[in-house]
Parts: sequence; structure tokens; C-alpha cells
Amino acid sequence: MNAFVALKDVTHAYGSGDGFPAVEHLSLSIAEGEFAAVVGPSGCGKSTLMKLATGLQFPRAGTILVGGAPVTQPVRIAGMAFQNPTLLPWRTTLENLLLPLEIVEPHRSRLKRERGSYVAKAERLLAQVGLKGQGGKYPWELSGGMQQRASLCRALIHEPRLLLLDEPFGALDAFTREELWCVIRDLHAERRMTVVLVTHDLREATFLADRIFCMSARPGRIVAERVVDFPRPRDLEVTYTKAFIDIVHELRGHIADARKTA
Ligand SMILES: Nc1ncnc2c1ncn2[C@@H]1O[C@H](COP(=O)(O)OP(=O)(O)OP(=O)(O)O)[C@@H](O)[C@H]1O
Repeated sequence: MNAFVALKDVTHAYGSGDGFPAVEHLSLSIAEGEFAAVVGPSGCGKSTLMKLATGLQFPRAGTILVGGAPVTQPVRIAGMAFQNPTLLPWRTTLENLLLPLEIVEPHRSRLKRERGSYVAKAERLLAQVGLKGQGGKYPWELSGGMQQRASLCRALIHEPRLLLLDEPFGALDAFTREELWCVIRDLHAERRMTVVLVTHDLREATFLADRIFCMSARPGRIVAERVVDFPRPRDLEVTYTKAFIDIVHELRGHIADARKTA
């Protein structure tokens, strides 16, 4: 497999913490365009893995490559969305979407001259996630689900080759969650970016991912890797099939074992 994200024997401990590693001997490999999910017991180091893969933290030992290059600084080709949408309340939704473009080159130098085309791009993205015409609203005028859709758009506006999603649907009700699974499924199908999704929801991982990594309890490392080969595009109906439920049970077993050995 030609790896787009590769972590090899990575160990990391937080300097200001208790010195006990958050992840240890962690290795994984994700191909370009693949949709990967990471599941594991609470506190096992899933968010740490995301921070390491994007250059927000640097490991004590081991190597990390993204797009074939060692990670030595924050990774520019990455976009991120988290559980809390973190939209700036004093900016409209559209202005929130444009924020990464004010920071990331080459967009930063082009934004003033080409604002019209960037705004058109942001509006197209909003329409794609079901927020057509909502760009003028402030985040506090949007529901939680709408804010999360906007947050996804913001993560994608600079067309990242790598999208990191850390529990992005965690705070939403079951129906909105499933709607957003379909939104992210369609965005991935269209753009073919590499996605890493951290989630506690095993159905979510199984519905969306091509490959699921299960982590041990802290210090986290990969204890199981499961390929999910349901054909795409996947419909929500697949979540009611025996094959799907079997995978969810299998993953639950891995996590139960990981919790026991904690
Ligand atoms: N900035 C920090 N300083 C010190 N320790 C930290 C820091 N961030 C995380 N940790 C510790 O590292 C371990 C892994 O944390 P991390 O947030 O990566 O886990 P997680 O699997 O994402 O957790 P959860 O599933 O609860 O969201 C935890 O024990 C946590 O307390």
C-alpha cells in the first residue's frame, strides 16, 4: 500500500503532564484517498494521534510521514473539524468559512484580489452540505447540526488533501448524525481526500470507513485493524444488515478487551 499517512513506532508523552506516554509504539498506515476511522477506549490517545499527524505535537520517538514528507511543522494540506464547531460568533457563517483562507498560503495573498470567486466557492460548499443561502447568518442563529455542517465546510474550503475529524458528530442527535454521515460520505466520494475520523460510535466508523483502527487503552497503540469492504456508495440501509452488525460486534469486542487490560 502506498501510504499517505504513516506513523511508525511512535511514542509521545505530554511535557506538562505526568510523563506517562499517551501513545506508545503506535504504527499505522493509511493510503491516499482512503477513509480511515480510529476507535478505542476513552483517553487512549485518539486525539493525540490526530495532533501528531497534523504537526500540532511532535513525538518523543518514531517517525510520522504525511504525503511522503516527515511532519516537522503544522501540516498545511490538512483540514480539521472537532466535536464543538468552534465558529467565531462575531463572524457570519460565510466569514467563518473564509477564515482559513486568511491564514493559509497561497489563498492568503489571493483573497483580496479574488474574493468574489472564493465567496462563490464557499457558497457552493454551503449548498452542498444543505446550507444554501445561510452564509449571512451568525453561528448562534444556526442549530448544532447546521453549525457542524458549516464547520465541515470551513475544514474543506482550502481543499485539503487530508481531512481530520475528531468526534465531529458527537454532540448531535441520532437523526442529524446520520444525515451528516451521508454529507461526509458524499464529500469524500466527490473529492477523494484522505480522511481520518476519530469516533466512539462504532456504527459511524463502520458506515463511513474503508479501514478501522482499534486502539489499546493508554498508552495507545493499534491492537486491531479491520477493512470494511461494503461497496460504495453506501446507503443507510446497510447499517441494518447482518454483515454490518457483525463488524460492529467485532469492534465492540476489541474495545472491551482493551478496557479490561487497562
Ligand atoms: N495537553 C495535555 N497535557 C497532558 N496530558 C494530556 C494532554 N492532552 C491529553 N493528555 C492525556 O493523554 C492521554 C490521551 O489523551 P487523548 O485526548 O489523546 O485521548 P482520547 O482517546 O482522544 O480521549 P477521549 O476518547 O476521552 O476523547 C489522556 O490520558 C490525557 O489525559
